[in-house]
Amino acid sequence: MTIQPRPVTIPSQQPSGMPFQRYTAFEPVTVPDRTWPDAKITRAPRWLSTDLRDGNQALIDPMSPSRKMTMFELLVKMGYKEIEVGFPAASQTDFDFVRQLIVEDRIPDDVRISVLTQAREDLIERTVESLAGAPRSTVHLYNATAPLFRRVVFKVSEAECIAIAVRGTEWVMKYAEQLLGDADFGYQYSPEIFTQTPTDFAVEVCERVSDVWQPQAGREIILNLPATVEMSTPNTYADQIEYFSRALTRREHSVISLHPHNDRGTAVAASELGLMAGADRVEGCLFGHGERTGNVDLVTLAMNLFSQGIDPQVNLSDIDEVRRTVEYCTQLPVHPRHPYAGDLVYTAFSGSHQDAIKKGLEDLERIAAEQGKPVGEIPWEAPYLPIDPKDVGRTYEAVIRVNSQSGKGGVAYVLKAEHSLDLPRRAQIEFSRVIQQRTDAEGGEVTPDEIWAIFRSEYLDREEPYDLVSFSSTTDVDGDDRQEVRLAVRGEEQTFTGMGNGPVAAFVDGMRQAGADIRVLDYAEHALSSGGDALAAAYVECEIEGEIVWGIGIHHNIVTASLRAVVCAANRAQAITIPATPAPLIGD
Ligand SMILES: CC(=O)SCCNC(=O)CCNC(=O)[C@H](O)C(C)(C)COP(=O)(O)OP(=O)(O)OC[C@H]1O[C@@H](n2cnc3c(N)ncnc32)[C@H](O)[C@@H]1OP(=O)(O)O
Ligand SMILES: CC(C)C(=O)C(=O)O
Repeated sequence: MTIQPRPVTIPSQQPSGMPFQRYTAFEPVTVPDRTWPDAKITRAPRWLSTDLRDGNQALIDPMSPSRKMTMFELLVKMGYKEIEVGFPAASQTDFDFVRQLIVEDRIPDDVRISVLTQAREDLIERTVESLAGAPRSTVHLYNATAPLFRRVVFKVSEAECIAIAVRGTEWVMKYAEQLLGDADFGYQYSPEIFTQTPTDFAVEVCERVSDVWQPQAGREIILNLPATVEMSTPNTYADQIEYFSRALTRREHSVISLHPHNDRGTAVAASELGLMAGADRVEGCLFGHGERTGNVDLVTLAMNLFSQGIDPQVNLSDIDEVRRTVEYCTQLPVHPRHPYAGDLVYTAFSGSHQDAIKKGLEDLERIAAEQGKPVGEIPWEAPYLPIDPKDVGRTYEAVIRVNSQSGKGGVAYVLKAEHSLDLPRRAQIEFSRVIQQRTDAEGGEVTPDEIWAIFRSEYLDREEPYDLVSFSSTTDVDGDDRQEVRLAVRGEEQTFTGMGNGPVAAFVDGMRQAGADIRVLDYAEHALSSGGDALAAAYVECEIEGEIVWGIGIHHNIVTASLRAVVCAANRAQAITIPATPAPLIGD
């Protein structure tokens, strides 16, 4: 047969009518011999959490002292070693929190706190004052270097802008000398809106700041290069970082730090490319809190490393506890689809995803069993699941959830995961149609409890018209079975006898002699649990009055389970086709 090609109409796009002409494309930096595209990230960078500063300053309701302490303790517990704890000159609350950390000796020996200040003498003095007695601390000074800010906010030339940074650094050193004595004291400088500052000028300002601080062995300077507002594609940020890193003198004593924001939604990518371009350190917030669309998300960055086989150097093995604590501190919810941490990110509703995940998990179990190891100790590879949810403290329970988009694999997965029932493929198809009727009729999700209730009423709880009361079987020397069965038919007990080459065949024979025409097409059984009182499940596929129906029985005794399965099939067929008056049985 030849199929004639048919024309395809391609929809034409319409002008949006939006005033896009008001905006100017960003100027890419030219680094023709850039090396970062070939670089690989092979280890975690130094992290700084700015949840208590950039994250806090952007909250509708900034954290109370007790919420701040909860956040600080979480960050310490997770393993962050550099924590920006506030802007002490902003308010008495910020100042007092820094004092509380120091006075109450809350800062572990391997943790360094840092605080932010503008380049204004009074603010610097107050900022340094807050650090008195701190075992290890860093002052972080910033001033805006971007042309727009120089023109509109500060009204300064390039030289005056450099002078603000230089003077600010000198004040920091002066007050540190006066107020902090011999304490371990570090310095960080940020040319604000680095990404909108001509890179040569950013290098120039940082060089002049370094001239004052004099970085050398054992006396690093942190040069933090913020994408204060993210305005370009991540490759442009990477070019700027590589350019800066190559142009900087005293590079070996300078820590190049990234501080990306997420205005274009690409802060994670920008950080990763920035690291490839040579940066040593990343500043961000858990779950991407922070100004406007947020700072770069430290959780996603860490988990991206983890999923590539790199130790992230922070512990997210109970990601839900981290999420709950951050939600409590910030009073903002984490989105259900947030990478790695959202409620729904390890859940599949759609049939083909569920089918692939179910097969993938079964394959992992098979490989683990072959190697004699638990699944948690073998390399992870599963369709649609980039990491093992158990590695972040989730279970497999929510991996598959059922709604109108789900297929047999999902329903079968729930029955197996929750009740150890391993339905034969065609029984899966039949039962998923039953579930589909429910989702088509009522919409929404069908929870595992509802699935189990529907399964019970469809297969296990049917006692009409037939209910198995008791049976006894004998096997003759030829191996033939004889079944004496007591059956309630619409509440009235009857007895019949059947013969066959096994208990099921003998039972079916009895029913056939009585006029119930049952043909067994397929049979499967398995144990549900191990031990003395183990349960077994039996599945029979029957043809009854022209209908194909499955029956399922569960019992401690596998023969009882099998006969229950046949009775179940007969009851289900009755419900579908067999008239209200049952055929007479032997014993009637
Ligand atoms: C990108 C960032 O996230 S940077 C950090 C931003 N965080 C914060 O601002 C939170 C904490 N800040 C505050 O609470 C207040 O701004 C304070 C207490 C520090 C200062 O308050 P105020 O003295 O009232 O000043 P205000 O907030 O209006 O600051 C603007 C003034 O500071 C100047 N300024 C702003 N940044 C800087 C800087 N980095 N260095 C020097 N001066 C600066 C401005 O040019 C402006 O000066 P002008 O009044 O002479 O025009
Ligand atoms: C102070 C700087 C680092 C900052 O927060 C920003 O530019 O976003």
